[in-house]
Amino acid sequence: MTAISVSNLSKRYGKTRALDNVSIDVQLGEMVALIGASGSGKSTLIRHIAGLEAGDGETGKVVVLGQVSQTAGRLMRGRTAGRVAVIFQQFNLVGRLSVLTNVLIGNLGRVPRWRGTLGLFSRSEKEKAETALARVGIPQVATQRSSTLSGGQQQRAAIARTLVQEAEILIADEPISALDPSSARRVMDVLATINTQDNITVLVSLHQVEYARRYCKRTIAMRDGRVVYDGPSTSLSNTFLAELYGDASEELVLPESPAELLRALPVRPNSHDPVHMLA
Ligand SMILES: Nc1ncnc2c1ncn2[C@@H]1O[C@H](COP(=O)(O)OP(=O)(O)OP(=O)(O)O)[C@@H](O)[C@H]1O
Repeated sequence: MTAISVSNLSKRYGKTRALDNVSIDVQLGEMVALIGASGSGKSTLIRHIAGLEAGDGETGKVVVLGQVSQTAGRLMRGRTAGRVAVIFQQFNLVGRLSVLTNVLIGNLGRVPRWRGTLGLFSRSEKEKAETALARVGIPQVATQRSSTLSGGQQQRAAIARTLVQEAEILIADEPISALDPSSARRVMDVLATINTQDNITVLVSLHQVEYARRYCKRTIAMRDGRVVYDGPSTSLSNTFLAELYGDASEELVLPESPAELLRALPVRPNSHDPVHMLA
């Protein structure tokens, strides 16, 4: 089954064409990078796939896990509730609550609402959340307030919540753009591991193409609301990017020296490496 299917989707904000007849398909089990310079439409596409916004016109359609989530500018909410998780660059966690409670919130679709709202989770639910935190490499922060976590830890806690939620698709909108290279690598390692070990389909938007090349077999590149490349990440040479983006390509290529780059991007763990070894 196709995990995500977007066809002929367009969206304007005033005079800005944020999405211009976008069509993409992501298959179950894939880990796909969405790259593009600032303003190219990545976040807008993600919001549409996540069912947070409806496109314009009569032609656009989004199908997620076989369910139509929008068609012809009309949203059909709730059809894939719980099966798709979205994490953003920021604002994924409730800062005043403990990390464990934030992860347990992933269970809310499953436990009675009154129990969830009162924070009454069972021992086994708590154990599941603790296991998820261990899998993303941050078991030690379970009792901390979420507001005290580093940016990378916050992203990993949000991924742990996705595991508890048992989501089948994870869409991550620039999860590493505010992080230093080593934290960015840890977050990307965790995404790669949940993709290979848990078979969670991952669509991740990234500013920098190195991470796409390193972690995702396939990259979709956007420019001015259009898909300008969809294919193997290995074909995205810097020369090709320069042709595709002109001056804006500088934004997509890491500025570090080759030595720093090598340090930032060590060999990706194979699918048998337990994630908790990555902390
Ligand atoms: N709610 C909105 N109202 C008006 N314009 C918007 C809105 N959302 C997005 N846009 C515009 O649509 C275009 C695409 O924006 P989008 O945020 O999708 O780009 P992006 O590729 O995610 O950029 P970045 O990498 O900077 O996050 C931009 O020109 C942006 O200013």
